[in-house]
Amino acid sequence: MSRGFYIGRFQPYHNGHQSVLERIACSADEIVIGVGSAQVSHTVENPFTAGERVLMLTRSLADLDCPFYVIPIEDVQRNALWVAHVRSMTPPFDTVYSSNPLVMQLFAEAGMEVQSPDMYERLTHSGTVIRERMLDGEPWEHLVPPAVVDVIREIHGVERLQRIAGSD
Ligand SMILES: Nc1ncnc2c1ncn2[C@@H]1O[C@H](COP(=O)(O)OP(=O)(O)OP(=O)(O)O)[C@@H](O)[C@H]1O
Ligand SMILES: NC(=O)c1ccc[n+]([C@@H]2O[C@H](COP(=O)(O)O)[C@@H](O)[C@H]2O)c1
Repeated sequence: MSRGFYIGRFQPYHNGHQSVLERIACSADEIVIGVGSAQVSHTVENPFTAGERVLMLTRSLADLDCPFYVIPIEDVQRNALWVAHVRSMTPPFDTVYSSNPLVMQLFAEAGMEVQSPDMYERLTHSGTVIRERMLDGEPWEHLVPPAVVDVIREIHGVERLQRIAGSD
C-alpha cells in the first residue's frame, strides 16, 4: 500500500491544486492531504477556516479515482519538529509532493522521498491572485472547481474577505 502526502493552505483550493492531486492519484494507492495552517482564518491571506477548506477539498475530489484523507494540521513554533508533528496526525505515507522549498527541505532532511509536481498555469492559478480578484470584484470562479464556488457562496466568503480587508 503506497500513500502520497500533499500539503497546502488551500486559501482557497484551486484548479492548480486539483490538477496536482489528479496526477498524484495515478501514482499512489491512497492520498493524504494536509490542510496547513489549520489554526488560521479570517485574515486577508487566510480567510477560510480549516473546516471550510476541508469542505472545498472533499467536495471537489468526490469523483477522484483514489481513496483520500483530508486532515487539518496546525503550525508549530519549531520547524525542526514539524515533520514529526505532521506524521503524528496522518496515516503513514511514503512520498511527499510539494513545491514549497521549506516543506521540501524539512521532509528531505527527515529522509523522506520528495517530489515536486509541475505547476499548472501558475500565473493565474494561485491563492494570492484569486483572493486579489475577490477583493477587486473581478471574476475568480473559473479558477477553482465548481464545488469551491458553491462552498464560498454558502459561507459568504467573498463578503468576509472584503470586510476583513476593509474594502466592502
Ligand atoms: N498553479 C499551481 N499548480 C501546481 N501546484 C500549485 C499551484 N499553485 C500552488 N501549488 C502548490 O500547491 C501547494 C499548496 O500551495 P498553496 O495552498 O499555498 O497555494 P498557493 O496558490 O501557492 O497559495 P498562496 O498564493 O495563497 O500562497 C504548494 O506546494 C504549491 O506550490
Ligand atoms: N513549523 C511549521 O509549522 C511549518 C513548517 C513548514 C510548513 N508549514 C505549513 O505547511 C503548509 C505549506 O503549505 P504551502 O505550500 O501552501 O505554503 C503551510 O500551512 C505552512 O504553514 C508549517
